[in-house]
Amino acid sequence: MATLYSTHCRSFPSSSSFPSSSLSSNQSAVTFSNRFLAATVSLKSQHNLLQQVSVHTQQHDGTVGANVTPVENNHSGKRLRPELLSVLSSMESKVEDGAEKDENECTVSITVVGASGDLAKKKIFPALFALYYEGCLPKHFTICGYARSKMTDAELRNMVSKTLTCRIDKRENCSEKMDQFLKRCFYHSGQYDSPENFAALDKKLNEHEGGRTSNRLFYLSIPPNIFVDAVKCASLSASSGNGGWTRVIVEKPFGRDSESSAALTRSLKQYLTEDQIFRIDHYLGKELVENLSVLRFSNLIFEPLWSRQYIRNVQLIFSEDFGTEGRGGYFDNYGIIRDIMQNHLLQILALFAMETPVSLDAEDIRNEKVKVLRSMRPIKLEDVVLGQYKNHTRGGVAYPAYIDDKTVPKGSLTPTFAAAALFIDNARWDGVPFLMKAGKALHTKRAEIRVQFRHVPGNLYNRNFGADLDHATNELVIRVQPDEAIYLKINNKIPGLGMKLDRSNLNLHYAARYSKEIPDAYERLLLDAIEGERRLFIRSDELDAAWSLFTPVLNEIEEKKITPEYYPYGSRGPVCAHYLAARYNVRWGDLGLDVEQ
Ligand SMILES: NC(=O)C1=CN([C@@H]2O[C@H](COP(=O)(O)OP(=O)(O)OC[C@H]3O[C@@H](n4cnc5c(N)ncnc54)[C@H](OP(=O)(O)O)[C@@H]3O)[C@@H](O)[C@H]2O)C=CC1
Ligand SMILES: O=C1O[C@H](COP(=O)(O)O)[C@@H](O)[C@H](O)[C@H]1O
Repeated sequence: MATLYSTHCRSFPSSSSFPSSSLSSNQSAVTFSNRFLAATVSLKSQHNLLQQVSVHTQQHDGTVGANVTPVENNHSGKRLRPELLSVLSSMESKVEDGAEKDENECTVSITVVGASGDLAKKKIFPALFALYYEGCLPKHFTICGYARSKMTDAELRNMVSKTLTCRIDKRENCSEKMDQFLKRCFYHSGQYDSPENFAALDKKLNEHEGGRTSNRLFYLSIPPNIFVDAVKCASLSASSGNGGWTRVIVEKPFGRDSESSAALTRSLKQYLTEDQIFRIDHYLGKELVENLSVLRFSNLIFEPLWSRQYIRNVQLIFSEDFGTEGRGGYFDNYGIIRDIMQNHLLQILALFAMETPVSLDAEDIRNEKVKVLRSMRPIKLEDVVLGQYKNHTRGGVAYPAYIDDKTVPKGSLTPTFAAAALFIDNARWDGVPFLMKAGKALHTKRAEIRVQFRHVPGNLYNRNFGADLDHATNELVIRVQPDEAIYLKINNKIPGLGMKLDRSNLNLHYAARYSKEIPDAYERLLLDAIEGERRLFIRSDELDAAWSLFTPVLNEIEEKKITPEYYPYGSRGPVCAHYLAARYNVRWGDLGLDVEQ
């Protein structure tokens, strides 16, 4: 039995839920119902084919160690993806029965492994509730918390209820919905390395699933040293046993360098196929990161400018106005480069700089991301600035130093700030500096992409700006958070009889433009994992490429015990970051007076 979910909350089905490879590229932008029809027509024409093909739907995406047939050929000689086969076979059953029987015959069980922890409480349960509230979860679903802590179902519900919120724009029936949601949440206590405990979980899930085809999603919200134990037990003792899929969402960190990341991947692949592993980078689930490709590829005005010909530099900036605060134990083993740059900022860079993918299919997009990552020049130590926050008193309030965190070893050199210059050695980006900057305990909380364009050659209006040409160039700012916005700085005549120019913003301010609240990144990603959409998850070769880029410089930093520049808590970070930018003739865009507040 194939498993297809129409989740009612997306007008665009996921690319892997529908056979995009059977549609032409302009068809891929049609509405849900059109795509459904197109797929159904395609289904009828391929009906005979389906009868000949041996479709192991469950193995393609599910049971561990099953005999997988990765792709099949259709009569036109074109390779048919497994997802296509599963969707077609699902649709076939719908056409024959004339009914949406999947909804009643299938169920999804989501097990949050590490349910007692910070991330589960802060992000995962609230995101699951938001999906439920929006009607995005399938009709039959069960949510199960799993951890070592002893808790009853009622205690889990009580814990979870404290962090659930309703959408600001839709408060009606909130408490009723919460009650309904909480009734679907259960708890099971067990060790992460106990096959018996996972077998007991399996039994409990079976009871809730009531004999339906079970699809199982495990969210590993636990420290990385127990990932493999949990995956082993989940896959061997609690994966779907009756034809549904089994998927595992893995949280970062995915290792701490090329070697440990490859070892983790190898270990996970002892129990799971690559298709079952959903490596999450929650920045990919953020609305404006998701919009990056829309901006580039659906507006004629941007893509032609998207190259070294017109772009002078690109800046990827992350800052937080708080320190490690209790997470120092984890953080000290990783540092800001691994915590933010190697994943979140690099992922944004890859989406920003990749070539146009063949389609919106997950593999096409991830292929392009891998290509651009592999075109990047190894990072040189002299192109990296490191910082660590020190204590600072402001307005009578004393802010601690990083090393004041009790979970941080004394004398730690771990950077809480880093800036780096990266380069992509391909035809599009040759010579364009991509500057990254990430830091904790800075003056503001912000994540943004800044694209600074070149000067207008022979600009007639240069003198109207005075000497500083930096003030005459266009800059596109994509503010990922907070207060999402996209704005373009342009030069404009100040109204009046004279000829004076100033810089103004063409501003798409999300709060003003859209009344709908922006979903949290975890909502999008959880829904994608349920739907089998892999576009926003990291493939293992992407991960390898990302680590290859950073591992040599990380090793060098650690071998040479580079001392970071100490910056006061709440400041703008190390001064050396400006020297780094200046070396490439760049001025950080977030420092000027014209930063939009
Ligand atoms: N918190 C955050 O904001 C973010 C977290 N992450 C990642 O998500 C995952 C979960 O994070 P978070 O919730 O903060 O983690 P926690 O430290 O809160 O751990 C989650 C649960 O795992 C169990 N646990 C903790 N330490 C151990 C241990 N040494 N051995 C066995 N079990 C342990 C505990 O449950 P019990 O004792 O009940 O078994 C705990 O409640 C991690 O991989 C983290 O790196 C990623 C991004 C942000
Ligand atoms: O992955 C991480 O992200 C958070 C920042 O996420 P955001 O969505 O709140 O911007 C960061 O604080 C944490 O150190 C890091 O592990």
